[in-house]
Amino acid sequence: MNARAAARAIDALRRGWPVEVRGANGALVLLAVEAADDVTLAGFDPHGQADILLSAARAQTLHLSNQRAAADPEAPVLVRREPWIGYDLAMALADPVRDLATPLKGPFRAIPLGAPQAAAAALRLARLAGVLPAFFVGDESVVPEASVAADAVALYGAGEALAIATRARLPVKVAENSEIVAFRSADDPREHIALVIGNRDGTVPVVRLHSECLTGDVLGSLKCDCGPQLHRAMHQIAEGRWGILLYLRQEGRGIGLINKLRAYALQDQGFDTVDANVRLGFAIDARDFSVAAQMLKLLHVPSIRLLTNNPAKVAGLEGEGIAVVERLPLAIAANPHNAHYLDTKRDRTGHQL
Ligand SMILES: Nc1nc2c(ncn2[C@@H]2O[C@H](COP(=O)(O)OP(=O)(O)OP(=O)(O)O)[C@@H](O)[C@H]2O)c(=O)[nH]1
Ligand SMILES: [Zn+2]
Repeated sequence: MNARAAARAIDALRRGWPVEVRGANGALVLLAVEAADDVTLAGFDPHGQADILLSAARAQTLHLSNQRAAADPEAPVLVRREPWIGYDLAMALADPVRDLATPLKGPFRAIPLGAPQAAAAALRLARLAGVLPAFFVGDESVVPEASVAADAVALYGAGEALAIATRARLPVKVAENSEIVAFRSADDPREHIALVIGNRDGTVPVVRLHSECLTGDVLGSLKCDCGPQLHRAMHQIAEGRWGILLYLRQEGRGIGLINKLRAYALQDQGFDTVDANVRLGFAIDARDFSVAAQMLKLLHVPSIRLLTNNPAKVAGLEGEGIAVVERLPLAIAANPHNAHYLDTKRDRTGHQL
């Protein structure tokens, strides 16, 4: 039930329909800035008074957030709707890719927020929907298309109701004796998969936890190391006795494909991968690895040897009861396009080699 409400809210939000988010200290009716236009905004907010909800990270770039808010990049900040803020300017507030082309002139003012829990859940909902974390906040007369409790948003996508949907033999280049296992959850449309490589025996398997990267995995992008890491990991698993590739549909470290491509546009402007996420208003890494732990449990794999340079993956799995008996590094030689990205991962997000 909860999951259904969250799914409806995500769908409504992407379509530019008003969504109500209910929290312990009040509810908010919201319209995603990105999915709106002049016409839908006029219907939602006929008097031009809807304030704008942003995340602290974005507000900080706009010099709007205070110290406390800045500690949590996804904390909510409410910006007062001035009479001169029309749809286009609101969109410019939401989308940092436009910052250099059209530097924003204020003054914008942050104002107290009535329903902080609902507002924080709304920002999370935006990330799940893959839209920019920015909303118009409507008044009570607006009838929402969907309504969701903040608690339901918090649980969404954590793998609570995950189950194995089907499995089949899948011979692949690196190992003819592989099996693909597909997972499905009532609370999340993303279909994660596991590729079990080799013949399962009593030994601790080598596991790679890979987050989807359409540009790297499929298109051969040179901007990141995802494609080579994926292939190297599959080879390494195939060389051992047996192992598992968990392919998680967490594109762009959990911010979705379109927001990742916005981060790339910001990188074209000179920001690194960390600052790009923050300018968009997201956490540096929005992934939740509990779904991977769920998958391993469904495969009856309690302990693993994990191929990763990312200590957060080890901690995420161990926190969910999977024993990581060994971390195996997965280093890829840099190219001129991803050298800076790899340095940033080492220097700013704690990746080890
Ligand atoms: N937001 C964002 N995501 C990116 C960027 N570059 C790559 N990604 C995403 O980062 C994820 C790659 O993560 P992984 O390779 O699984 O993990 P990792 O955190 O680098 O850790 P390793 O296990 O050491 O590789 C994929 O979801 C990519 O789409 C970027 O510049 N911005
Ligand atoms: Zn990538």
